[in-house]
Amino acid sequence: MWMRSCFLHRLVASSVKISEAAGGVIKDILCDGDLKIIDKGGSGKTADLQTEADRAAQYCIVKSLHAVFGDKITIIGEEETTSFTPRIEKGFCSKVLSLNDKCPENLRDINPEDVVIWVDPLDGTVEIANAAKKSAAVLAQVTVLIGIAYRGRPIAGVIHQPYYEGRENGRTVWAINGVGTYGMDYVKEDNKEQKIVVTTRSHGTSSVDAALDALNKKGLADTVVRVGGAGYKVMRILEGAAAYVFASQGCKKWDTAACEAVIEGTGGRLTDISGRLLNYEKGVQLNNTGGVLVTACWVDHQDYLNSIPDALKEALPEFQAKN
Ligand SMILES: Nc1ncnc2c1ncn2[C@@H]1O[C@H](COP(=O)(O)O)[C@@H](OP(=O)(O)O)[C@H]1O
Ligand SMILES: [Mg+2]
Repeated sequence: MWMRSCFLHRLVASSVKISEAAGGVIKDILCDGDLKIIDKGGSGKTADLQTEADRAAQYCIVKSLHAVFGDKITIIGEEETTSFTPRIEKGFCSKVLSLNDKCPENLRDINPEDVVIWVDPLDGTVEIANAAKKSAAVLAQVTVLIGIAYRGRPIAGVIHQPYYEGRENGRTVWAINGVGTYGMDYVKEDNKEQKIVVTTRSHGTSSVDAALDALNKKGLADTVVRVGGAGYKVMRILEGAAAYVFASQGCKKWDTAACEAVIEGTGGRLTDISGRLLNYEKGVQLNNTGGVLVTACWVDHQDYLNSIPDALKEALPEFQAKN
């Protein structure tokens, strides 16, 4: 079936399987216990940690994509690789291939040279690196993110959550523009009781809090839940939260590419906190310097944009001057 499918459906079908293989690599290393943590040097006072699981999962993803699609494909990933023996995954998800006929006309014949694959092999690193006890609640925040951009915009994405309710293979949500978001039943309507907003647990700043306060006063953030990882926060939106608000810098393109495709596939939106679309071309600035705002399909994105104070928006420009 894979031979009859277009490049995009093959790429997503393969990325689903590869994300699950990377999730297996992460689990193997976490079981082993030695995370070999290093600090890559984060912005401000916060650390930017990397573990052996991040490196091994990155290696698995890059080597597997090269094995299936050749090494000319452009992959931009968060981590360096490792000496860890890579697990190569060459399978395809049959559900993705079975929906090949739904692929929109304009995405059927895309040139692989115009595609950039954004990889975050282990989103939520700080949460597992710092947790004294790796409880189910901590492990659930780990996701593997593979985002597919075409001519600078996300057209497909995969979020794999290796630890989910004790399921051996966790769960995997994937999306293709115009085809939809698959892998879980997402919440499509306001629960009418309260608006939950998810935000960072470990990269908080005064501007993050100021944005949340402003939203709270407008009735757009009744409850704030602080959890790790961009991928996990988007999963929480699919499960009923209204929005993910991060009015600060530090989140990168590999954190948002898959998230954007998945949320757009549900009818939700992802922009920076000023409403600007993010650019995912090769060679772009990696940092989402304008912050991140993600809203559920049942939420008015513009209401959230309007309620974030202008001073915060001005402090988070689209581009960062290079030193
Ligand atoms: N100040 C900062 N420095 C480094 N990374 C940051 C950051 N703020 C956000 N991020 C990155 O954005 C992602 C989501 O952040 P958070 O969980 O705090 O909401 C995390 O990805 P990783 O977990 O893959 O590193 C995190 O590292
Ligand atoms: Mg990340």
